[in-house]
Amino acid sequence: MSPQELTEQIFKKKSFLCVGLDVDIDRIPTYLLSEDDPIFEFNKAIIDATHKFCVAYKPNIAFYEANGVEGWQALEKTINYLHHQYPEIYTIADAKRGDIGNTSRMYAKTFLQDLGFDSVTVAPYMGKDSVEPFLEFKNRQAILLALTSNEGAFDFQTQQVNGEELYKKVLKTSKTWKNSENLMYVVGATKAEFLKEIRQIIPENFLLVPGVGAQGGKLEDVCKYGMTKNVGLLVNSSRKIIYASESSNFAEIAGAKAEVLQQQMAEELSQL
Ligand SMILES: O=c1ccn([C@@H]2O[C@H](COP(=O)(O)O)[C@@H](O)[C@H]2O)c(=O)[nH]1
Repeated sequence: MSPQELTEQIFKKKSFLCVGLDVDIDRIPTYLLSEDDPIFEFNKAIIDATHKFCVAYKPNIAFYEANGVEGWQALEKTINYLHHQYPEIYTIADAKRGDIGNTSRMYAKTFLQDLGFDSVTVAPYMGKDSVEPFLEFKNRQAILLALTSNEGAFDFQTQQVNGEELYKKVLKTSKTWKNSENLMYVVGATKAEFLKEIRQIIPENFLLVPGVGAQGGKLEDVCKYGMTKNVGLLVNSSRKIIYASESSNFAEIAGAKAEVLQQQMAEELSQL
């Protein structure tokens, strides 16, 4: 999907919500464990209940890999279900990959071609030749970690390197890479006060913003400093939505949680 098409979906649904599918087998309702594929059944129920209120889903690949072959099969079934039932939805493989060029090429093939995700998260630490293989696909994006939501972001990302914070160097340097129009960036909602300066460097690019909800980030602050005239935001919430209830109506409750966020987003969009 192109950024323009994603923007159209955002205005149509009055939402820039991304629902995170971080499915921990120990946290899903126990009655699902007797199903052939509990992870997929959980995802299917969550997707059916929340799709009206969001424009994107973000399976975090760690939660699938942790279940071996069965986890990977659940991931494949989930992305195929989204492609067939809800083709208008934007999909993000939160895999945080990046390696020497020929290895990155394999990661890019797996997520952007074979599984057909719209985008994949990528770590910038290994530089240009580790990221460019992800940028070669038409209407697919690499979402580069810029300023992450965790406390450890202050260990390296905000440290000064030759008079400038490292995350700013990541933003500026990545703009010079081949096919950089296919870049989006991760900025944590817990770092909303940094968004003003980030927008001076990348005024147009989409930002994936995790950290609203369970990590304490505030939607209002993200919008105040990070929203552009074309919105330019995908705000993710995972645990607060998908684990809102452990009862048999977990999906309905997840839908209600997603709707609350969607309503707040509609309010923010009305002020554009
Ligand atoms: O800086 C980052 C980058 C990625 N994440 C991921 O987003 C979700 C957040 O989940 P919540 O339950 O809404 O806190 C999760 O998959 C993280 O791995 C992030 O939080 N921060």
